Amino acid sequence: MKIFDVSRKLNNGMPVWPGDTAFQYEVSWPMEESGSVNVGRLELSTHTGTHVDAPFHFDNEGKKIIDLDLNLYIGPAKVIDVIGKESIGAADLIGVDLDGCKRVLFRTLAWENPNEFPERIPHIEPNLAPFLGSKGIKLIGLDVPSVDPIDSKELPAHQSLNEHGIHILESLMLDEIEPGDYELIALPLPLVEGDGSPVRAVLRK
Ligand SMILES: Nc1ccccc1C(=O)C[C@H](N)C(=O)O
Ligand SMILES: [Zn+2]
Ligand SMILES: [Zn+2]
Repeated sequence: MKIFDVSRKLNNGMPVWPGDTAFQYEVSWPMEESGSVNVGRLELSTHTGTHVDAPFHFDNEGKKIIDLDLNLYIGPAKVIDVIGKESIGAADLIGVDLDGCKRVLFRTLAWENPNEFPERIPHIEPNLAPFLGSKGIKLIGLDVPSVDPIDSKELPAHQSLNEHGIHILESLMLDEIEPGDYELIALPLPLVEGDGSPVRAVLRK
């Protein structure tokens, strides 16, 4: 079966949220020292690369990663083109058949240079979460690092998606993906205290 990797690569020097922990991998216990194996050590933010947000990220009372239903992150997903838009709202979904669809992935292509953190990204309009919620959508994914503007402090889109029962998958890599219907698999790590978790996100045709 054809499988598309829609995850951003994790490597030293990769772009991270401004001011957040830099990603670092090192072989901390090399074969010469351990006598048998190379063992690595990771330092990273929970919002590194392609990742999911737990509601606890923006709500002290919200669910943590371990509490999230894994069914959210496995199953049919629709990739929708919203290229060149300033923002994404209900109007962008006119004519899109969302019947029976629980997961939508927006392909903005707004993150132009994958080696640098984007300065401007399209954001989610206030009417999107109520609209998607009324259609039964449970997961929204995007190819940019946030559903709110980068400098937002109130995070209104995070809050309103959460209020409508919609979970968030950020920083996908959808450059090579044709719009249409796929199966998504993007499981978070079993982080008991997690506010977010990197995922290996794939699409299958
Ligand atoms: N890592 C951060 C550090 C400071 C302020 C925001 C973030 C974020 O991660 C926000 C983004 N909307 C996110 O959920 O990934
Ligand atoms: Zn995040
Ligand atoms: Zn977020």
